[in-house]
This record gives sequence, structure tokens and C-alpha cells, in this order.
Amino acid sequence: MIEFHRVSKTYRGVRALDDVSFTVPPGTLTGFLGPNGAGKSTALRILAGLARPTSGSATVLGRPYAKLARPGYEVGTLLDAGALHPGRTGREVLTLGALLLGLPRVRVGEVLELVGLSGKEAGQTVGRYSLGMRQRLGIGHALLGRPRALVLDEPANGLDPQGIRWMRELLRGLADSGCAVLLSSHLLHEVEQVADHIVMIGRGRVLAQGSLDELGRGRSLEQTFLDLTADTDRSPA
Ligand SMILES: Nc1ncnc2c1ncn2[C@@H]1O[C@H](COP(=O)(O)OP(=O)(O)OP(=O)(O)O)[C@@H](O)[C@H]1O
Repeated sequence: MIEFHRVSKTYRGVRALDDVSFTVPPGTLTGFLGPNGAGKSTALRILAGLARPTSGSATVLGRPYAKLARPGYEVGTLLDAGALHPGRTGREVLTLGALLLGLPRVRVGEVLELVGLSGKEAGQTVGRYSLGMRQRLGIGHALLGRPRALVLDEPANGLDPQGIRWMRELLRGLADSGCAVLLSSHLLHEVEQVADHIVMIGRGRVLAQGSLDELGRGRSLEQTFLDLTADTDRSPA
């Protein structure tokens, strides 16, 4: 279970998040949508312990990230695939992650297979990877410990159509096997195909949340998004 409870965040007078509350129960996939600057990354960074809320709490399995006993087994995060060290090979990135979690090395091979990186690709440095390959590696890194919650910021960036379909099936399968998945994306059509629940934010506030049916009432997700965000410009109040 992922839970945001009345989370607000102010950066030097800029209100990036304003009283945001929603939950992602186990076994479900929530699409987190909003225009540029709406506050999505800020919310996910708070959840992953990379920023502190000004007020409210964001928890995974009932605890803030910093208080998780075994974070790598409890929540997997991919917030910025560009942050992987360019000088390490894909295999090294995963091996370091596995060592940190006390996992056997065999898990590295399993994860490489899961994310579709070949042995040859795993031996290349990340600096030579395409954005799509970095996303696959980043998702693999997040999945090393078979976490019970997964938080992904724009994971489809850079993936080709096959890659997007692969990711959709992977995330749906993880949710169906009990994982709580929270996914931010600008690809409304993709989210529409994979999510069971949607949270839309604009200018730091939750504009709407619910199932696709509840939100759309016969309209496409894109139309609902455009209608709801029409009067929210890029910057928060
Ligand atoms: N470290 C920071 N310092 C100051 N302001 C920040 C910081 N991080 C984010 N902001 C501001 O908070 C607001 C929300 O930004 P955030 O990156 O969370 O939005 P987003 O929905 O992820 O946008 P995008 O879709 O463009 O990635 C923006 O106005 C942004 O400028």
C-alpha cells in the first residue's frame, strides 16, 4: 500500500503540492497524471525519501521511506533513468544493487532477462545505452528485491512501441501479482490501457481521482485530462 496523506510541499514560496491525498492499494496500478509542473515528480520524490514534505505524510506499507526496515524489498523506485552512472556496465549496476540487498548474483541474470537486456548489452557501459535501454535497466534495478510497491516516474520515456507494450505487460503482471504500482506518465493512451485507477493533479492539487469509468463517464482519458487541466497553467499558485 502506498499512501499520501494531506501532503503539501513549498519550495521558497512556491507551493508545489497542496494537500494531496490518495492511496494505491496492493494489486492495483495507479496512473499519476498532470501537466508539466503540476507536482508529480515532487510527490514521487517525497515518497522515495528524496524530499521532505512541508506537511502531511507519504508512506509505503505504513511507513515513510526513511523508516522502512528493508527498503529495497519494500519499494522499488525509478525516478530518473539518466541518473545511472555512465561509466558502469548494466551488469555492474545490477550487481551492486544485488550486493546491497544481500541477493545472490543469480538474481542479476534473472532481472536482465526480465527487462530484455541481452548479455552483450549488459556488458556495455550505461553511457553507451539508448534512453530506452536505460529505462529497462532502471526498471530492473527497481525490481531486484521483488518489492511490494513500485514507483515509476515516466518509465515509458524513450521506449519504442515494442518496449512500451513490454512495459505495459510487465507492470500489469506485477500489479496482478499483488504489487502496488504508482506510475507517472504523459502518455495518456498508455495509461488508459494499463491503469485501474487514475489520480490527476494540476498546480499541486488533486483535480480528480477514481477508476477510468468514474473519471471518464464515456469520455476518453485525454478529453477528461484536457477538460480538467484547462485552467491550470504550468506553474503552481
Ligand atoms: N527543487 C526545487 N526547487 C524549487 N522549485 C521546485 C523544485 N522542484 C520542483 N519545483 C517546482 O515545483 C513545481 C512542481 O514541479 P514538479 O517537477 O514536481 O512537476 P511535474 O508534474 O513532475 O512536472 P513535469 O511533468 O514537467 O516533470 C514546479 O513549479 C517546479 O518548478
